Amino acid sequence: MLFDIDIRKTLQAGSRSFALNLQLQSSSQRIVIYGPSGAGKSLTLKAVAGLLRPEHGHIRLNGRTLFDQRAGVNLAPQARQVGYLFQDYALFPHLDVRQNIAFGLSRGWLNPRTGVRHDAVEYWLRAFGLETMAHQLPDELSGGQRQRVALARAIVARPRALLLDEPFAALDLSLRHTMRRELSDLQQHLQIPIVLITHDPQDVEIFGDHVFQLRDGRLDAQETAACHLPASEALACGNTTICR
Ligand SMILES: Nc1ncnc2c1ncn2[C@@H]1O[C@H](COP(=O)(O)OP(=O)(O)OP(=O)(O)O)[C@@H](O)[C@H]1O
Repeated sequence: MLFDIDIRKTLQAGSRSFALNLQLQSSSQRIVIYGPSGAGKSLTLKAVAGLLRPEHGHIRLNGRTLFDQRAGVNLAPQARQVGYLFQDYALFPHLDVRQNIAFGLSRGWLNPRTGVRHDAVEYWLRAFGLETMAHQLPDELSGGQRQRVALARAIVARPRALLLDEPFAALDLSLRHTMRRELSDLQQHLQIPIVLITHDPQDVEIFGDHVFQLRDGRLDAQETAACHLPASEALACGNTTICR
């Protein structure tokens, strides 16, 4: 099993509380978590990345335990070897492109120095056509360039999986189309498992080999079958549908 997630977590903000209660198992390399705003999609990714500690349950990635409440396992985010592309990219505004990408290789929180050289960083600068702007700051880049920098930072350390939080939401329509294709090609080339969260049905169509519909912190048994193939070509499997 590539992804084996069974977590419970309750969050409180003033008088409001939100309960995440999620069981997600999949052997697919392209998973989409789809659902309305506030459904718990980002919280799910944060739990996998180690940025949110569940109260109960476990998270396993390709047989490796990242979190297990009963066994007392809770790997630190950097030890999880999971790349995370944040919704707003979360680039460091005071670091240039090369330093931002190099940050993905850092073990601690020290900023990579200006002009830092590392083969993997240079490789991704070239691969994403960012060489000529390696010394520029994020606010001197276009939306698509910013997204490439964030993606390069997320994959430079060769993670075991890539988590993408609405990766195309900040892009205009034509750029969205181009970046979707680039990400799809990249995933196929690297054969890296991805979990992508989105509101956009087109993302579901392109990346949703296995689609999970989330609502109010739970998988929605009624609507998880977001597969766009005819029923005859889709395999119903519990409360999910696998597109073939
Ligand atoms: N730190 C927190 N403390 C309390 N409640 C939180 C916290 N973070 C998120 N929540 C609540 O948890 C719920 C789910 O949040 P989450 O960010 O996972 O939603 P989402 O499905 O990713 O939404 P969107 O599509 O709008 O990004 C929301 O109701 C949110 O207000």
